[in-house]
Amino acid sequence: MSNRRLLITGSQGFVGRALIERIRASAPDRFELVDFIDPENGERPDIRDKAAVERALTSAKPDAVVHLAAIAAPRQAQKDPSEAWMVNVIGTLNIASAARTIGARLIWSGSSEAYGNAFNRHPEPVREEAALEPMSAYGATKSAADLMLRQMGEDGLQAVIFRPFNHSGPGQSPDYVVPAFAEQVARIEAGLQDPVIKVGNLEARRDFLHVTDVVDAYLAAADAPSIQPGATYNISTSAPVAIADLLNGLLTASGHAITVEVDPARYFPNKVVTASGSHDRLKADFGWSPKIAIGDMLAEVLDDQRQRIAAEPRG
Ligand SMILES: C[C@H]1O[C@H](OP(=O)(O)OP(=O)(O)OC[C@H]2O[C@@H](n3cnc4c(=O)[nH]c(N)nc43)[C@H](O)[C@@H]2O)[C@@H](O)[C@@H](O)C1=O
Repeated sequence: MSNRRLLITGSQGFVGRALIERIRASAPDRFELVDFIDPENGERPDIRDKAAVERALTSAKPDAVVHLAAIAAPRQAQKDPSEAWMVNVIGTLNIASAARTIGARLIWSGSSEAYGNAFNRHPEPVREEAALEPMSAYGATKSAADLMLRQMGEDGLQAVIFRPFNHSGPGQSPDYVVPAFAEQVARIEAGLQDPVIKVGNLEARRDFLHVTDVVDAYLAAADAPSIQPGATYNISTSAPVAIADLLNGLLTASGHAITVEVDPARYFPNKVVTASGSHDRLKADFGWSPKIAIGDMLAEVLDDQRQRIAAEPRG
């Protein structure tokens, strides 16, 4: 399908910016980006405000909405669960209801965190049929919104539900693990930090993707001639890596002699040791498979942090 009107919520966030960049670089003729703006005041709506969301979507008239706006950091959701439930569930309900009213397709970014304890029951990469058994506040909000959208798919909403696994890339905040490590490596290389890197729990094994592969899945669903309402897809590599391996990859890419130190402030016990997903369904329905190797992702994030640090004003 060509020239679909696409509205993105969370367009200023890490994934939103990567999505816009990807459209400009690879699919400028396939999509026309439309603004998410409340015509009453010219501002971007708070997605918790149902009336403002309705006004924005009704005036923008998108063919598809990619809904990325969320409380995305699990630790933030744990600190303020009420805000996380309001944004991730009620905010998603507001977007989904307005999308249904105007007949727009909804592409939603849920999370692999929704599986929770299901990972501990499945040694193999988890499939979409697995029960959602969230163990974090964040995972619970994503699990609840996932159920909600599948029900709304039975009720006329053209929804595609994604469960992306961990992803990183240039532009991600050092609140997340890959840029958290890469930023320190870049600071050490620049002589701004002693050659000691502070880390948290290195034992967890996670299915890591480059953000470009993730946004390609969203674009495939936005562009498809038709979708099955409520269809659910993992976005994953099926090849989990230990957080320790991500760290080693960055240290090898740097070549500097760096000592590793566990920082109790960064250390959180993991209820899920290995989280990995099957992407067979996404491959079968949209021809998607991950394209970017993890080593390339690490190198890009490290370069991004080096550039940021080189651009910092020095006093
Ligand atoms: C799927 C899920 O993915 C993301 O959530 P996350 O997994 O919490 O984020 P992350 O990639 O920062 O952590 C991965 C692992 O790395 C461990 N870890 C060790 N040392 C440090 C460390 O120094 N910093 C951080 N941040 N983590 C560390 C940490 O304990 C965790 O086990 C979001 O996109 C979320 O929106 C989402 O949906």
